Amino acid sequence: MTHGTTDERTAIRLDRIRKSYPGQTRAAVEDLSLEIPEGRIVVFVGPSGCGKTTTMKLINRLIEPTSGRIHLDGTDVTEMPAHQLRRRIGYAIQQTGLFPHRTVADNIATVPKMLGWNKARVTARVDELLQLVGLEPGTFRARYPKQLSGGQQQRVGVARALGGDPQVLLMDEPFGAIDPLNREALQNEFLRIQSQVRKTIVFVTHDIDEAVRMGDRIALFSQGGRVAQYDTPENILAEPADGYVADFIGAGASVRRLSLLLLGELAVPDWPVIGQSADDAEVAAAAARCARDRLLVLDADRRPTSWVPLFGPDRERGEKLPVQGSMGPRDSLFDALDHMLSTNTSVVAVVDEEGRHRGALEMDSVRSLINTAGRREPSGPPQEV
Ligand SMILES: Nc1ncnc2c1ncn2[C@@H]1O[C@H](COP(=O)(O)OP(=O)(O)OP(=O)(O)O)[C@@H](O)[C@H]1O
Repeated sequence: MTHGTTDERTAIRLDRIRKSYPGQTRAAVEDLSLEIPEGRIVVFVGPSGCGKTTTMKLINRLIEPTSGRIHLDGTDVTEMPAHQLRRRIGYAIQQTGLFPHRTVADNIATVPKMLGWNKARVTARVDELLQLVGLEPGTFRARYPKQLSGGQQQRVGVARALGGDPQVLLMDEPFGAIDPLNREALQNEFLRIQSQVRKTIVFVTHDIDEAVRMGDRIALFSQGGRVAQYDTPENILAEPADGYVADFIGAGASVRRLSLLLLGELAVPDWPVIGQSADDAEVAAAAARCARDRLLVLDADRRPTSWVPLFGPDRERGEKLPVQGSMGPRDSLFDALDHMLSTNTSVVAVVDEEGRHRGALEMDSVRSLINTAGRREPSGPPQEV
């Protein structure tokens, strides 16, 4: 079965690929057919030894398939000289693989120099890439890898992989050695870069959270390079294809799914509001019409400022309660829940891109949004941050 995509252009097509290493009783990749869409991030995820790295190395022919064909942009590249192919494909790996005795600039310049670019063009490209990955060229150009933090080295690794402006970027556990906090920052940074460069990216990880965060699409591998499910993160979490996938994504799947449900894409319930200058009579009239335990106060620009409690001790004290931060369109249901729990409030205001009132969420409405959020089609827009 080909694990394909719907209406997108296919950048890479693996056609019945098999790879047996010498002396292996079972092939590392038995019979894999897979289409990778252009300009998206496809994440290979799965347990150790299931053939993720082998598949990735087959794409840029660091290793040769035992049988099967590989197509890049519709052209069969299985017989193309490997060095020619690799210029079109950037490669970034864990531990960065930077040359220790070369400066940051020299490392990033590797492919541009190989391509025969002149000095001025190479220098301009190095600086452009350093800027792109958030490293100030003046500070970092002349440093050596050991003079950088792990995260900075990883950024240089990404910059180097992008050096010759390849169509395709292969990334093998690029953030594997980074601590969780910096790792999340690097992931976000990388998604920001991708929203600018729009490369076709194959990203290997064994971490399902990283796969969900990074992937436009996830290929979940099982032993022998089999793809157990190839789908959007949303669909894999919501509808695992079988018991193997369900086990791999584990018990945290519903929580992970929450983080994919963005408020901007959901129907947020309205909430009764009053203006900032409302007097007691207006508040009383609004309260009489209101089935909630509080009214939301908006300023003249319709931005939420505070809550007026209608019941309980807060009401008796006659105090307004501060809004304590509202949720925007790019916040997720997970963020909304987290906010409620960490601020110990039962309701959170939701605003639009400009910070204006959209509605509000309570636990009950979060629950019903989770239940009604349907499947999303795999052909959704590329992930942006
Ligand atoms: N050079 C090699 N020679 C022989 N066997 C190999 C070689 N490289 C990988 N293998 C075997 O092929 C299988 C697939 O390995 P591969 O590295 O592709 O898995 P992986 O999914 O990337 O694993 P991990 O997450 O541990 O990196 C494993 O059984 C591995 O032992």
